Amino acid sequence: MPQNFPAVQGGGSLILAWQIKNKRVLVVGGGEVAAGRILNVLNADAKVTVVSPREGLNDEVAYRVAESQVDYVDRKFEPSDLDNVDMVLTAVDDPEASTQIWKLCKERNIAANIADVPPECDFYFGSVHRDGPLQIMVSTNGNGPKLASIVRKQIAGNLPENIGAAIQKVGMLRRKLRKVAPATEEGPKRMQWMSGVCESWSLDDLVAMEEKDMEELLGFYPLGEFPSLERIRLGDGFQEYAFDGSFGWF
Ligand SMILES: C[C@@]1(CC(=O)O)C2=NC(=C\c3[nH]c(c(CCC(=O)O)c3CC(=O)O)Cc3[nH]c(c(CC(=O)O)c3CCC(=O)O)/C=C3\N/C(=C\2)[C@@H](CCC(=O)O)[C@]3(C)CC(=O)O)/[C@H]1CCC(=O)O
Ligand SMILES: NC(=O)c1ccc[n+]([C@@H]2O[C@H](COP(=O)([O-])OP(=O)(O)OC[C@H]3O[C@@H](n4cnc5c(N)ncnc54)[C@H](O)[C@@H]3O)[C@@H](O)[C@H]2O)c1
Repeated sequence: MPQNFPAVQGGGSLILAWQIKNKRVLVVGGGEVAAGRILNVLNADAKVTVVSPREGLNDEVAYRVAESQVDYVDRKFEPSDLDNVDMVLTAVDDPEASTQIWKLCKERNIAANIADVPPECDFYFGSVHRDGPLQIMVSTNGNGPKLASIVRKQIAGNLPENIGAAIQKVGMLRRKLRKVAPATEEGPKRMQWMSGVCESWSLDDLVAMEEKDMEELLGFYPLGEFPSLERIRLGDGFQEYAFDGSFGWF
């Protein structure tokens, strides 16, 4: 029986937004690759411990240690480093040490990424574009990391300049909406209204939206309406709004 459901395309990854905030991440190694890993997890508000002999630290890692952005252990990896750790990232130039760490992580059920050894990775990194709350990750699933980086730059170059700021404002509006209409059973109405705002407002207007505009706009939520920023700023009843022949708001 032919169905119109999407076809399954195996061989991909499950791309998720891992909430690692305040969780402990162990980074083994302090070279260039480790520096990239450290920045990735710090950007996600993780607590980071770096284990690497000091003479192997590159400038960026040494800077993060000096600034206390990470906790630091000046020696080679030891199994006790895995105690109370939620995620392990290794970037060492020693394949035997890497494999030992991977095996210990599997014994202890800790999610791990061993740089350069795809079969010893519970997850791969991807090439990430960041603009405020917006993150876009490109993965080629191990086929071509350099191409992932090229695709990511191409995507980033085609995004509206103000998209990150617009998303930030939408986040504020959504949080306020949940305060004025917290009931679980209002979920569908809340979602429909938020979708309406996002679809009908321009990105520029979303960015320009100030706190008092948000309060004003939320006043229309009970009616299920989402007038434009221009109309909201004209105030009550929009009496000053120039007649446009529409006799209505939409
Ligand atoms: C995206 C990015 C994220 C990040 O690392 O943060 C990332 N690699 C990046 C760069 C990069 N890595 C390499 C080159 C040299 C050119 C080239 O090979 O293309 C370049 C280019 C450069 O340095 O510019 C060498 C390389 N990489 C892996 C191996 C092992 C192997 O393939 O067997 C080898 C040695 C191959 C060999 O010896 O020949 C493996 C992995 N690298 C991954 C991620 C995962 C798959 C992601 C995917 O497929 O999309 C995976 C599987 C595991 C992992 O590391 O998580 C980051 C770009 C960030 C950015 O710039 O935006
Ligand atoms: N997956 C990727 O995207 C990717 C890209 C390039 C390189 N690599 C690989 O990642 C690894 C690291 O690359 P790099 O350029 O950062 O190397 P690097 O030589 O700059 O750094 C290696 C680091 O590992 C530390 N180290 C070595 N043995 C250790 C141990 N037993 N315990 C703790 N720390 C130890 C050293 O002190 C040093 O800080 C290499 O194997 C490299 O081939 C992966």
